[in-house]
Amino acid sequence: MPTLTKLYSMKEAALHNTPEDCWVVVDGKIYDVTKYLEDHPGGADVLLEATGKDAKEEFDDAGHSKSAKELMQDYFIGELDPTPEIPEMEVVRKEQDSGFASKLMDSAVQYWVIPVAAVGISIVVAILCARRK
Ligand code: HEM
Repeated sequence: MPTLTKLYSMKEAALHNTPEDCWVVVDGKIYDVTKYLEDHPGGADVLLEATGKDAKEEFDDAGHSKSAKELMQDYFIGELDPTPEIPEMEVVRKEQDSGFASKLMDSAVQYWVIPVAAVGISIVVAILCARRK
């Protein structure tokens, strides 16, 4: 059965960087270690310094035991959202794009006038020609 894992951006995870509220990211998984800070054998500072990034390398370098990895699961709260965040510049560009698209639509509507007028004129000419005969 699929489980619902909460997804967070790195930006959101990075906000939790104090002794009162500390999240660490290890290999894309997010752990709320606030309650574990004082008990962490590697020290609270190590965990606080590991916030705001994926600390997989530092975690692996510390050579954590199997039991440490099992203990981690108690603090698991979610995963990093794999969807890349759209930078602000692109958001602005997208808005501009939609403005451009709507302008294009407006002018496309105006271009209807030309073929409709052409058809209308053709009909009038055809009627006049038919009457002459
Ligand atoms: C939920 C996350 C974590 C848990 C549950 C955890 C748990 C533990 C445990 C149980 C130990 C004792 C040694 C062992 O049994 O392996 C330990 C040591 C250590 N941990 Fe963590 N740890 C976590 C995250 C981290 C992170 C993110 C870092 C680094 C950025 C880190 C750095 C260290 C260091 C430096 C030691 C000391 C190693 C030594 O003195 O030999 N830990 N940790």
